Parts: sequence; structure tokens; C-alpha cells
Amino acid sequence: MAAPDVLLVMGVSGSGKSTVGALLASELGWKFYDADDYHPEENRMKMQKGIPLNDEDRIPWLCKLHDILRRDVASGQHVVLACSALKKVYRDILIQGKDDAPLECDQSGKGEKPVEVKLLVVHLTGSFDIISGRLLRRKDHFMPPELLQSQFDTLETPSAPENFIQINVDKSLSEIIATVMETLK
Ligand SMILES: Nc1ncnc2c1ncn2[C@@H]1O[C@H](COP(=O)(O)OP(=O)(O)O)[C@@H](O)[C@H]1O
Ligand SMILES: O=C(O)[C@H](O)[C@@H](O)[C@H](O)[C@H](O)COP(=O)(O)O
Repeated sequence: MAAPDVLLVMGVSGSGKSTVGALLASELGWKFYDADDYHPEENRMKMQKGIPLNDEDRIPWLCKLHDILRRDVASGQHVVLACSALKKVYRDILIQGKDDAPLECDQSGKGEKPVEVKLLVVHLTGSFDIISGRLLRRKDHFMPPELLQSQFDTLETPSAPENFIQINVDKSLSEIIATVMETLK
């Protein structure tokens, strides 16, 4: 695959997506988006109440993110996106959108040539124990640690032909960043 336009830093809640994504964006000089900032209020409230999101909650959110990526890529902007993207179908939406009713992506770009986003997936993977420990120590965040099991249950680990690397979260942040930078060389 040609050099990616977008790095998708994915994984369960607490795997380090926001931390690693922001560091990578700063290292690369790419734009950074944290998908958490794009959840509608209903999704946040649902998670706050300890109820896991389902496809219906996530698909419009992923469509919105695809539209952002598509526009940035079309203008030559490289992007790092931190997003749970737990299922293969969610990652597919980030790459190519979704145009079948009733859950449509923003159609304002309709008529434009569809842009398939060239994505490298960086999957932050790790044990339940390490990640739940980090979530329990993390303060001032809307996501309750009790939802972690449902995140692991939903997770579909990337596999071929997806363009991905997997990095264990037991590595230090500097090792994780160095691994991604080496992959991009
Ligand atoms: N590789 C790492 N080593 C140690 N702590 C980490 C690492 N990655 C993330 N953390 C810490 O773990 C917690 C969860 O990270 P965060 O970036 O919020 O995860 P996510 O965005 O996936 O929910 C934060 O307190 C963060 O500082
Ligand atoms: O798809 C989902 O269920 C959510 O995106 C979820 O995976 C995400 O983890 C929350 O938005 C909390 O945010 P943190 O990942 O930062 O904990």
C-alpha cells in the first residue's frame, strides 16, 4: 500500500488511543482528531449511564468521522484519528463511508468522486488487567471502567487484508511512537 493519508489509532477504552494519537500527530505534524469529541450527547449520556453503544449509535458517528477524513484527505491534509473503531465494519466506514439507507453518511459531498481514505490502522492491544488498571486510575473522563468488558467483547482484531500494525500497550509511549514511525519509513 502507498503511504497512508490517515493513521487510525484504535483499541478499547483506555488502550491509549488519545495519548498515542496526540503524540503521533505532533511528531508527524499531522492534524489530530479524537473521535470522542464527535460523539453526540446521547451517546455520551448512554456511556455515562454504563450502557454500551450499539451499531445504531456508532454508525452515524463513524459516518461523520469519515466525512471529516474524506474532506481533509481531498485537500492534501494528513490526519491522525484516535477512534475505538472496534469492529471491521466500523473501520470500513471510516475508509469508504456508507451510503445505504437508513443510516447515511453526510451526503453533502454527493456528486463528488468518492474518496477512499488510505488508512494505516495502529491497533493498541493489551490485557484486560493492564487496561482496566489504567482506566481506574484515569480521572475526569466520562467513560465508566465497567464498560471495558463490553469493549473487549465487541472488539474485532484487525486481520489481513486490512492494513494494520498491532502494538502492545505494555510498551512505553516512546517505544510505541518509535514503532509507528519505523513502520511509516
Ligand atoms: N503506553 C502507555 N504506558 C503507560 N500509560 C499509558 C500508556 N498509554 C496510555 N497510558 C495512560 O492510560 C490512560 C488511558 O489512556 P488514553 O489515551 O486516555 O486511552 P483511550 O484514549 O484509548 O481511552 C491514560 O491515563 C494514559 O496516560
Ligand atoms: O465505540 C465506543 O464504544 C466508544 O467510542 C468507546 O470505545 C470509547 O472508548 C468511548 O468514547 C470512551 O472514550 P475512551 O476510549 O477515551 O475511553
